[in-house]
Amino acid sequence: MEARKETYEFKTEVQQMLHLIINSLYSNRDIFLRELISNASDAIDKLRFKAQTDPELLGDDTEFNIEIITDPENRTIEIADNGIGMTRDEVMENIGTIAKSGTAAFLEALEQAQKQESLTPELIGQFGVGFYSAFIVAEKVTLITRAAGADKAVKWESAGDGAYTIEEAEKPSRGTRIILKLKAGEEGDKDYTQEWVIRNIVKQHSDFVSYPIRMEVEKDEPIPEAEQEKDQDGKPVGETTRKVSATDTLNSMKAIWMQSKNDVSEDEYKEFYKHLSHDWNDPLTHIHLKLEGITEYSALLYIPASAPFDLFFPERKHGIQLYCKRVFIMDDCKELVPEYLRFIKGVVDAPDLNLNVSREILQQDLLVRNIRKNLVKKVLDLLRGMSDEEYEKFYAEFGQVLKEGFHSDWENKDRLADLIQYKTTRSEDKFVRLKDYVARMKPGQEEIYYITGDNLSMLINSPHLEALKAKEYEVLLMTDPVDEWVVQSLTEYDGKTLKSAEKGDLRLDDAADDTKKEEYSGLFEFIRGQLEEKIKEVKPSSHLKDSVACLSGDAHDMSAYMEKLLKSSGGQVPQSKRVLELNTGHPVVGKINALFEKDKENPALKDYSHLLLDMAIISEGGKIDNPSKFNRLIGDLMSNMLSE
Ligand SMILES: Nc1ncnc2c1ncn2[C@@H]1O[C@H](COP(=O)(O)OP(=O)(O)OP(=O)(O)O)[C@@H](O)[C@H]1O
Repeated sequence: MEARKETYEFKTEVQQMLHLIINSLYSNRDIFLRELISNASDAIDKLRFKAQTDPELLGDDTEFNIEIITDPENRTIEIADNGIGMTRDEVMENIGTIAKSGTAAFLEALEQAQKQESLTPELIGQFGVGFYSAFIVAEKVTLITRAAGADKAVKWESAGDGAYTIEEAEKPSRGTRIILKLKAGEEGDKDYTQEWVIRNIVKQHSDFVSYPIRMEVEKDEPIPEAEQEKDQDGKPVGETTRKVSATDTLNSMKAIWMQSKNDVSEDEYKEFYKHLSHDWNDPLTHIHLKLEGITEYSALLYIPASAPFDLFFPERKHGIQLYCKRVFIMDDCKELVPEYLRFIKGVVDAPDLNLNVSREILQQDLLVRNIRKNLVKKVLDLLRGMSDEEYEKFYAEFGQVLKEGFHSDWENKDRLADLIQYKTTRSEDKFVRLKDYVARMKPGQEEIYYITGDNLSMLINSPHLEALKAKEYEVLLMTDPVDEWVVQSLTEYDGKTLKSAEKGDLRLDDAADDTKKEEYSGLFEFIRGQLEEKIKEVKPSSHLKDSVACLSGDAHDMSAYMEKLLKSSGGQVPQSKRVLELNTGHPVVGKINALFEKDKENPALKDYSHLLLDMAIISEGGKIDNPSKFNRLIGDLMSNMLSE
């Protein structure tokens, strides 16, 4: 490694981040300490995990701790740990850049919010500012770190002004020291070099960190008898105690997940969540479980109040930490909750787990599989038991993710079905759960109707729903891409079939459909011939009441929305022809039929065939092949009508 001091520019996203932090988090300054302590605790966790397979890494430095050292004269505060440390490359990667995908888009949104003066600490806190929060209080940050197993240390330094330096350094043992040169501060600001200030912040935000957070403090010590000054009567003169310096542990290290619910306060639950999640906001709710018996475990799980910006990025971390009898085993434990519950944060402590368990065997571990099964059930029950108000909040943030469960968790399909909700044609912008839908089905209605698409107002006005609306049958309006997968696996609820309002025959009026089919068979065959490339069938519509035409598919065909989704994701979409449905109750269809019966060669019939198809495409928000021809034909028709 080079001994030289090198200067680097921060990546743009780091500069943006620092700018946002420094300018918007001044009134939340205290949290810098929580963030740095959390990082220190994570670094020790990582080392312990690695040491399970490589015990040499620990050497004789086996007493893990986090140290806080203040220097009021020089106005510095240092947070030091004997965790995993970082190599030079790791420092460059972790501290000079923000590696999370989606960062640029998120920061852009934050900047916009700042311009509109709507940037709240909650918004930026959602991103997890972590290490960079040091710059809220510091005018200069120095990081000296030595990776476990390495013999050289690295020093990183920055004044948060766009650049940082990096050079080789001395450090006698493994771990990381972060030294903050505090800003001058304003009148009345807290002084972070004062013992009581640090004590209070640690107590409030980091009490349950599982390693001792130590600080040199001044204590009163009784002066030994022999050293005391005494008067003639043997009574002490002056002070009987003196100030001495001693190391004190500031946190209680309570593993709150192992405690009984009654012994944990609401505030403690909230603070523990913030420590775990690096989220600044309070969680929406939590669940604290203790299961005894064959599958024994304790768990403290949280549902965040808002979705993290990277919820849909595949490489994002899961939020569950695994412990065994209070000993940290691993974080990011994907095996304990399925993908569709990836928003959950928390701790699971399984006392019977093999301490040397690796990620690879975790998946097959029967105990882990049982815990997972049980946790899923508990979480879904928690969701079901939420008040309507709380559930609305949850659903707005995580409903989309929850629905992914239909695809992957066959076993809990029924539980999930009780949790999904949709706006409907009759719900006036409110969400309706399936059980409420079923409860208010009309007499004679046997199926649950739904329609999928990306636009609520277009769906609600879709011509496909006209016949259903006339019968006052409610239709679920599904606007999430994931809903296409929901309806593929959820084919039934409470004994009622889920039926697409867009595809297949609705069979609302069977007898009438059959007589119309015969009456119009000649014309429909003619139109099919004209539109052969696009249409596989022309038939009397079971969907339409007021409109003239719409497109539909057979019950097993792909929906128009699914086709659109696949196309937009670049997938290969098999060319499927649609069915053109015509409203035989509409006068225009009757008139075209009369024209056809009179003169099958009439050239207008060809134009009308194309026009009918274009009208159907437009009504579902699609693009027609030849808009200028459509324009001309409509123009001709209008002019004929106006000249009559
Ligand atoms: N004390 C430390 N010891 C070792 N590595 C550290 C330490 N502090 C930070 N790091 C490394 O720097 C990375 C970035 O830290 P930062 O606090 O910015 O984000 P994070 O902790 O990964 O995420 P977030 O705070 O958003 O949850 C960490 O992931 C870790 O790899």
